[in-house]
Amino acid sequence: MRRAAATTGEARKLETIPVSDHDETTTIDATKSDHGFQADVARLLELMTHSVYSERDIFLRELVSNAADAIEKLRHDALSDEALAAKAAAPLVTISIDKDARTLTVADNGVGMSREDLVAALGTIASSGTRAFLDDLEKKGGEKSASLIGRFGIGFYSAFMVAEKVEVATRRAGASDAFLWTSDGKGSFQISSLPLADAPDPGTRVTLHLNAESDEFLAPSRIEEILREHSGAIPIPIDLVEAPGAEPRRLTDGSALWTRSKSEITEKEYEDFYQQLSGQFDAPALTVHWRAEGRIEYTVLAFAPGSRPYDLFDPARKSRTKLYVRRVLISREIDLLPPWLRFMRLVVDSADLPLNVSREMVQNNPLLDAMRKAISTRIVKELTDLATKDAEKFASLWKNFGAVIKEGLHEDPQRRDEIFAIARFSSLLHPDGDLSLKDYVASLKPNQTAIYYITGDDKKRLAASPQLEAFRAKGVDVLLLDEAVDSFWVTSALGFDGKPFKSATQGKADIDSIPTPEGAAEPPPAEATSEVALLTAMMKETLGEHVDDVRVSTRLRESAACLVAPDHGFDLQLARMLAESGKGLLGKPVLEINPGHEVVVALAKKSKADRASAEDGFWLLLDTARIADGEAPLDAGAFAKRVTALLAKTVCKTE
Ligand SMILES: Nc1ncnc2c1ncn2[C@@H]1O[C@H](COP(=O)(O)OP(=O)(O)OP(=O)(O)O)[C@@H](O)[C@H]1O
Repeated sequence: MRRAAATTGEARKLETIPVSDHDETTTIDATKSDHGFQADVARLLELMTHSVYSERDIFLRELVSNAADAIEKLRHDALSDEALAAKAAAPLVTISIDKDARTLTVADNGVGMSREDLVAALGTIASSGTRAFLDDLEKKGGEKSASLIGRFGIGFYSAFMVAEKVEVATRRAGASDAFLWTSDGKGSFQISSLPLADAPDPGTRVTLHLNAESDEFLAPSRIEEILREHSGAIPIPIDLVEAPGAEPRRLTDGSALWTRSKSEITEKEYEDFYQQLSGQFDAPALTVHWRAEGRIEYTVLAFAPGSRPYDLFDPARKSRTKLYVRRVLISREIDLLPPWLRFMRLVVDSADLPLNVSREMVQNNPLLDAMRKAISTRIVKELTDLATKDAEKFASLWKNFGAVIKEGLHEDPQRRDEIFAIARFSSLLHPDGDLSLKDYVASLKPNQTAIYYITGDDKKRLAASPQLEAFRAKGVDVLLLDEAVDSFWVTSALGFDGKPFKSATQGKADIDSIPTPEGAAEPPPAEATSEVALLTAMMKETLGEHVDDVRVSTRLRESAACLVAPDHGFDLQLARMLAESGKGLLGKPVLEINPGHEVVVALAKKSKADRASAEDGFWLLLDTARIADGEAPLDAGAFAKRVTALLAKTVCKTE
């Protein structure tokens, strides 16, 4: 792709050349070019300009954060380019107000942008955050836009919430040309060359021509208030120029928060920093700040967010740590933590990594590997401390991130015991989700040798499962595992505190030796009658294609039948999940019938006398057991006919 020649001022030859693959109609006049916004940007701008959002002041946070990013990029580039070192020596963001012109300007002496950068960065949406925001918005409908805007870093385009026109004057570090990007946010933007004398050297100056509703942003006190609230933790100094020609006033000195001593930092400062780092507006659930000394020295400032980040379940499962080497940002998204700690937001600053380390080398550096391990260990320790010292706070953290942390049970066997120590569960007897395994084991019933669980996707349905009737009657607790990850770790974890995990829906229930408390529902007869034994054989013959076996149950009390997994192989829920994702064949379940249930007793009698007429009952028992498990009947039409026939008999009988 050809670049437009550097130009300065008066009219020159018209040249028409494409500048961008995403917009084939885009053309450049060597002085000025007109570009249509990418469709996603147009969607976003439409939203911005029509937003009646009360927290419009986030636009300033976004612009200041872009300015700081640009400065950090220049600092990084200067490491390998001496010519840039002088330009990067005095980083500064300057905010200027011109009341008469009704403009607010955010200027930085960062890396700046070339013409191509401008087209790509300020005409399209590159950031996954912004795209996720739009997708979410589309899913949830426009009326929710206000609250959603608050949740996402919406970037540069948020300027159009307060401005009727935006100008970006910019010069890329090391370049000998400069450009002016202009737009009123209504579908297109223009780029023209800018005389070098009018451009930052290098850097970017974003000028907002404020709209009629945005007078408040012409008041220095308001700007100062917003900056203190949102940008106090930016590691770059920020000046405010209250009026044209006024002396700049320093608002923040840009000293990196993590380099200061813990005792000097207020909770509010930590919170501001966290918000800046995470792009979230909540308060962190956990803040950990430490300095590691010894073979490798580094400082870590780590936060567990107060709510779920939008990309928590992104398939890439990457953690995003900002890595500094002696305060120079080396990587903003280094994957430093295991996937199951990816929800943590971290800044790591090390004096021991080489400054000129490339981002790729960073991924394979042995020092960094040691740091990775030590940092994970410390974070797990802090999570454990929180779980012991502040159960309520930990409960909310677990609610947000427990499903992610539990991935570690399957993937990181070495940390399994540590994760078990903090894991919290819902169970039959603790539906609120605050049960620890330690407490489960402490309240085992006499003769109970296993930790029982049931997996599925709906906690309420799990709690009401017929398979748990005997457990309920005997007061034996069962973990209700309703997250996809649960089906996996229960198969790989050997147990906790010497007690194996055992599915309550697989194999024969082995809780017969656990005593039934007085007044509990009667257990079914220990020995099935010969009629019931014959029934199971007949049922197996009729239903054989769909069941592995039909047998007499000891786990049922009120229900007539239920499905369980055969003794060997996968539990039903995991088998279903594997089959759905094409990774396995769904095996046949075992149908258990309750020999004490009146329907089973009657059916046993009937089938002996007239098997053909009893067969509808066999199918109904199987289908109702499937329904109780959240599955559809085998043949919905046949099921409906059988139920209607049954209903007809009952209704006719009562009339
Ligand atoms: N002051 C600036 N200096 C240099 N480049 C900038 C500046 N402001 C914006 N940009 C460029 O424009 C791009 C888009 O900015 P925008 O704020 O919309 O998104 P982002 O910062 O990449 O992501 P997000 O704000 O969603 O975290 C940036 O990635 C950067 O390349």
